[in-house]
Amino acid sequence: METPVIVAIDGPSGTGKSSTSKAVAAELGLSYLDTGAQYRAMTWWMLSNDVDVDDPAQVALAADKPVIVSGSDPSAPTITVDGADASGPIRTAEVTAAVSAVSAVPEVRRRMVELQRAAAAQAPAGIVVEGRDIGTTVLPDATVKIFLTASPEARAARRGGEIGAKAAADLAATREALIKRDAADSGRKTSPLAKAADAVEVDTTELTLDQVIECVVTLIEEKRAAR
Ligand SMILES: Nc1ncnc2c1ncn2[C@@H]1O[C@H](COP(=O)(O)OP(=O)(O)O)[C@@H](O)[C@H]1O
Ligand SMILES: Nc1ccn([C@@H]2O[C@H](COP(=O)(O)OP(=O)(O)O)[C@@H](O)[C@H]2O)c(=O)n1
Repeated sequence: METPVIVAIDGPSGTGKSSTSKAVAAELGLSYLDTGAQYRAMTWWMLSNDVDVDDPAQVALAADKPVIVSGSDPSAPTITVDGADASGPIRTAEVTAAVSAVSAVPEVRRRMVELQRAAAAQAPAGIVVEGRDIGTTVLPDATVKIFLTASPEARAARRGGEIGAKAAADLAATREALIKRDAADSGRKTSPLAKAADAVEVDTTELTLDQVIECVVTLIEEKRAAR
């Protein structure tokens, strides 16, 4: 059997990581892992259990408690916390506003990285893992590393489209929230959002989703053919 292919897809919010990763994994028959969903699940648990998310010591003490399980099928990704479906609640504005603070806590990251490496090791044909520190920290030996970017305007328009923010003021607020979260994710001490030295950067601002998917599939096939 062929050696499993490990694909790391990192980048800021709204660059197309989730849509691209799911489509690429489905097309190539690989497993899929959304690590952002895991940090969101941890954050949702903290908020639901009255942990003060702005107190890193409290967050660190609770980091081992929730049981987070991610399904790896790209056509039907799932996530549960303590056995309950968390796919809806992890997408609320409350969780989005708190997730950067929770994910900056080293104990939280240690726990998540363990889960993520175990998922990659168990994927029979290989896996597409998306996040912020996959190429730099979680899977530094990944077969292919992609770093997606896009202008803040394009990212706000994409995210705004999802939440129905058509008015200029809503779009501006979405853009500000994105920029604030990126700054927190890039500025934290423990494995910040960063492009790995050997990652291929793809600016998606002017590309359709299909073009991005094709570009990533081509990069993976080139690597596979070369080994
Ligand atoms: N290249 C693209 N052009 C236009 N819209 C896109 C593109 N890539 C993704 N989108 C849309 O942008 C939104 C955010 O994409 P998503 O994959 O969730 O980004 P991320 O995971 O990086 O936050 C989704 O609604 C998605 O359909
Ligand atoms: N590998 C990762 C993935 C996400 N995260 C954190 O989790 C948050 C949510 O990630 P996400 O991928 O769901 O965010 P969106 O870009 O989809 O909104 C990010 O803003 C980071 O704070 C992280 O720290 N490391």
